[in-house]
Amino acid sequence: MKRIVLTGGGTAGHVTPNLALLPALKADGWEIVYIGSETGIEKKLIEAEGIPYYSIPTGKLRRYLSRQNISDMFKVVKGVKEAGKLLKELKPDLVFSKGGFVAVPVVLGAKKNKIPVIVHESDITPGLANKIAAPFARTVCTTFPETVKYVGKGKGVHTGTPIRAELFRGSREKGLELCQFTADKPVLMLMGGSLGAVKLNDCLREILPHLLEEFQVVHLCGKGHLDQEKADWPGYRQFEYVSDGLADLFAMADVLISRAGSNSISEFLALKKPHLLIPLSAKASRGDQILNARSFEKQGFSMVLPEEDMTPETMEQSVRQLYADREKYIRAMEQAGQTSGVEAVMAQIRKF
Ligand SMILES: CC(=O)N[C@H]1[C@@H](OP(=O)(O)OP(=O)(O)OC[C@H]2O[C@@H](n3ccc(=O)[nH]c3=O)[C@H](O)[C@@H]2O)O[C@H](CO)[C@@H](O)[C@@H]1O
Repeated sequence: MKRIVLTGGGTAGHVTPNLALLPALKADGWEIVYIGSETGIEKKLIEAEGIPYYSIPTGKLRRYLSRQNISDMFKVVKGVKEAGKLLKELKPDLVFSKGGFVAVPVVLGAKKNKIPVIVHESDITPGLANKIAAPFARTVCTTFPETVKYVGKGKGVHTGTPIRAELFRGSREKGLELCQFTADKPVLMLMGGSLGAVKLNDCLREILPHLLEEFQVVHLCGKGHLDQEKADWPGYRQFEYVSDGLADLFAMADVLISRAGSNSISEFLALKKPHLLIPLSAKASRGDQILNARSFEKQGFSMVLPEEDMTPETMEQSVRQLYADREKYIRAMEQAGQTSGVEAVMAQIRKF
């Protein structure tokens, strides 16, 4: 039996594509092992799938000066050592890395043990972790076609994003039941990325009384960001993070507001869900979400509101406009015909 090590973590977007591959990998007869961090979101999500999970120490690699850089550097070195040792014992035939800081020591450990590596890059331009990992990879799968040119000659393959199959099997009725909503009023869903988005949460909650006149609102607000005061508001339902049941919430949602994390927007496109993107600003990130959003906007899939222009008023106006124009966005997404990248990624995996 062939053995594959999956890695990736830190945010859910570095884990959900790995989750999406599990059924196909099992069907092909791979024995699956996961290497992730000691405390990251990947631990809970992967252990829930019954996949053997090994943790290694991880440190964040920063582009800016921080006192933590020194202690994190030690953790990275320790992580590389432990990942190398683990891989020597596990002897996998392949390592598949979805990125994030935990993946760097695993990829370096694979290189040391001469184990082939496939990397998946979700954003238009590779993040720091994948920039370090890509030179050691045989293949770099990409969500966006334009990324192929950034990842090393002959390595890039445009595969799209592996999307969890269950997301295509959601039930609107079950979603309504879960939220205790009625069928006669449209549903707006806000999704702030896997860690939530405080600015989006606050802005939405300011205009909630207005929005509730026209919409029912389901809000994925991120861990620690529930607003207890509004817990009993009729037509408003909050969740910190949803695993089972996300498919039903998607099926129920008429329109969405979201950050422009690559995995979320790939899901909206595949599910043809009209959405307003408010990408994380270039001050708080390397600007990857701005590029993701711009690409989707150019193709007619998304309405975009830059964070600098976001006020309660512009958010409300944009949502109402999005709802009025929803058919236009659905048509553009239908024409694109984008589905899940699971099969395209599996085609690369099957080469090993
Ligand atoms: C703040 C940050 O650094 N964000 C980055 C992070 O996004 P981040 O991981 O935050 O967001 P993504 O949109 O890429 O992925 C979120 C994933 O979590 C799932 N989900 C979310 C909420 C929930 O309740 N349940 C659930 O299952 C979504 O369906 C999706 O599959 O990695 C992405 C991919 O490299 C980048 O594009 C983002 O810029």
